[in-house]
Amino acid sequence: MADTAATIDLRGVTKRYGRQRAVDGVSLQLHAGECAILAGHNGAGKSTLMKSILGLIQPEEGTVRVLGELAHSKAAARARRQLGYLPETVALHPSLTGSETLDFYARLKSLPTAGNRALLERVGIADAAHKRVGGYSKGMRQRLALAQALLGTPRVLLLDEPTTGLDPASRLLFYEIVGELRARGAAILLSTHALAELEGLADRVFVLQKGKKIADGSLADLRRQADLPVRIRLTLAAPPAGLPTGWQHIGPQRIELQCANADKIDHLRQAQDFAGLRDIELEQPGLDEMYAHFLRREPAAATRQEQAA
Ligand SMILES: Nc1ncnc2c1ncn2[C@@H]1O[C@H](COP(=O)(O)OP(=O)(O)OP(=O)(O)O)[C@@H](O)[C@H]1O
Repeated sequence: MADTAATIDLRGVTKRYGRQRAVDGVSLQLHAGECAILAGHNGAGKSTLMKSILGLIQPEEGTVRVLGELAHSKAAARARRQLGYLPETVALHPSLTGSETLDFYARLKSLPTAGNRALLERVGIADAAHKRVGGYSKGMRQRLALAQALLGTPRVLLLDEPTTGLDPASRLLFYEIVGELRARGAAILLSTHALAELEGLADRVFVLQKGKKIADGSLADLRRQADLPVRIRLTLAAPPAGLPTGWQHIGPQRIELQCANADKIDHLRQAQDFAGLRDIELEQPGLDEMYAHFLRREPAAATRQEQAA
């Protein structure tokens, strides 16, 4: 059954290229106001999944609904107007100016062009609005491409590796804009390899491996599922004479303990008994570590299934 409340709703989607399953039986739901990361190695199926949401490719199996409509149906035409897409490779015409480019895309979407100047200002390229795109830097082209995706304040945003090759200032601006759209209620699906940067922005994470979804949840859910050790680090006034079991030196006055998440409160209490305690740091596993964990886990599970068969 379709989740009628979901803005993006995929059920059992499979897309094949020849014998290869680029997307393999994927179900996922994304709701208004949620920002989700789509993670996976090169060739995992991220772009194919996005193209199926856009209705650009039709899966052999399963259903894709966007804003309640089947993605490749005629009825989805109206829904598509409320959808912004930033492709992995941005092809902009070099002889058009930034302003002309944006006007062109606005007309394609049957949108007024009145707000385009403000949009160019928001992405920080208003000064170059009347310069030809052929003379833009990679970052400026990416900002213009983002402006194109933001036309008409979309309810669904699909961003395919949007920050690749951007400098830190452009990345920050980018994340700020994505945060604003999320706050306005857009559903955002963002494929990226820069996982650590998005920890503060992502409500959900989907991990794809060889076309299959191998993890799906909030950061807290994935942290619980992965159950990776947390690190407790202490800074002491002087090097300790001896260390209790499990603790190790990581500097002259710094020591570390790795422990299960469930035991951390007990260890934090004990840590307060160290003589000359100056500082306590608690480091939770990051998204990069969790991603690596889920990918490591899968081949093992596949081998077990093969052995059992
Ligand atoms: N048009 C196509 N024809 C044949 N095979 C394709 C086509 N598009 C994608 N594939 C294959 O499907 C698989 C998934 O590709 P896809 O581009 O979706 O991966 P991705 O996760 O987006 O990768 P990347 O991170 O490198 O962009 C790959 O093995 C790719 O070679």
